[in-house]
Amino acid sequence: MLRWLTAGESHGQQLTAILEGLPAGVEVQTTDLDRELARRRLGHGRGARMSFEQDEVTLTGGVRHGRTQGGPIAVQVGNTEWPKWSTVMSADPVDAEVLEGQARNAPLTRPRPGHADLAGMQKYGFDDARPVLERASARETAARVALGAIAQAFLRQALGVSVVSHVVAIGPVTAPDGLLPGPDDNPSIDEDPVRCADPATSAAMVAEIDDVRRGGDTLGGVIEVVVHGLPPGLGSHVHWDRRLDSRLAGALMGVQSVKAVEVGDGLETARRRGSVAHDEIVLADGPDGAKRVQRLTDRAGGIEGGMTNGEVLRVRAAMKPISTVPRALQTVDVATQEPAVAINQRSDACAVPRGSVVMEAMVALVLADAVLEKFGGDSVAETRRNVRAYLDSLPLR
Ligand SMILES: Cc1cc2nc3c(=O)[nH]c(=O)nc-3n(C[C@H](O)[C@H](O)[C@H](O)COP(=O)(O)O)c2cc1C
Ligand SMILES: C=C(O[C@@H]1CC(C(=O)O)=C[C@@H](OP(=O)(O)O)[C@H]1O)C(=O)O
Repeated sequence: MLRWLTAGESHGQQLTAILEGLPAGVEVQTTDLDRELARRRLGHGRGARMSFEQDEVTLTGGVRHGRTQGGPIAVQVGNTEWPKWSTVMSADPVDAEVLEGQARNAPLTRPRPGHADLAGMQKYGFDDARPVLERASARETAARVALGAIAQAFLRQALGVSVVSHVVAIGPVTAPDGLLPGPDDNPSIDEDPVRCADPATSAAMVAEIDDVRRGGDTLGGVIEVVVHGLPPGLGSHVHWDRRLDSRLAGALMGVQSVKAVEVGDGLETARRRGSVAHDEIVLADGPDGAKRVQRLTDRAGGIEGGMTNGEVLRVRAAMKPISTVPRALQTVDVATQEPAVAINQRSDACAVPRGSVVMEAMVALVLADAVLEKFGGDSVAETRRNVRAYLDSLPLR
């Protein structure tokens, strides 16, 4: 079983993440985490904070000389903005006079519709949204991406699996159907300002973001994560919480702002007739001349009965528009109990391109867990042997 946790606040000193249960021998270095974290900062529509703040990654446990040791892996993602926030976010008590002199400490009493502010204040008994937004903020996704980079290294080294993603919609601008990034396409997709695999759609997405930003508004969109190289049989049909589709949906819905998840053709499949909704199974000649099974299509997105079926896995996550809307929305000031406009400080206009890197991380963590559940292994070499033995034992593979 792979377990993981994150801790830390948006303007806190650092984020902390722990990944427990990964085998020994996975090759991973700080630069692998740096690379993924840098990808999470890119994209047209990102806010000012993404350009001036840096993620300072330190692997503080579980990795020695570039290889995992089998123990819990600990990661710190330091926040370079911390010196400006060290008083306001201090863990230890601070004198009232010192705090009063800090503009950043002024209570935030105008909760944003769409953010966690109001429900969080009510639930936890705060009269200031600060303690809620500090943890609700998607800053926390930096910690997930750091762990996702380690999970991706394991998947690549144990099974040759590659996790890629692309943006398929921003607001009303939608990419044509049928785009399917290959296993090595992430670097070229990263070159695109909105991580869209279709240049014409990308240009329209950029124009839409610019238009929305000029109007003081924000945008959401849809991301597709594509995974190549998975064996059949990850997850299970036997119980709801062992289904891989259920676990992927939970993980993606667990990312701030995600409002819907689709597996394969998802909603479109529900509108089709059965004869054109499923993926017919045929016999084909394998590279060694032996017969093997093959699907004519991949409408299911690589999952049937809650298990991988050996085809390319495709899952989509829909992000709602950013809730800090510059053309601020109506709210109530909880201090004065008067109508007001919501907090509308700096913010991303559209976080979908960088959100795609977060979705990859979540998918990688779920898949790494499912791989370890099926194949086990205290070292990555053992996992690899177990995978090979299973694949060799499959009829028609
Ligand atoms: C990568 C990423 C970046 C985000 N950036 C912002 C932002 O700059 N401003 C903002 O108000 N919300 C931002 N959000 C969205 C909020 O975190 C989200 O609206 C909030 O957590 C409430 O969403 P929920 O109802 O799905 O939990 C971002 C989300 C993600 C995934
Ligand atoms: C800091 C990050 O994202 C933040 C996520 C976020 C939110 O409300 O979710 C709001 C913004 O922060 P601030 O309100 O301080 O400008 C984003 O910059 C990050 O992704 O590293």
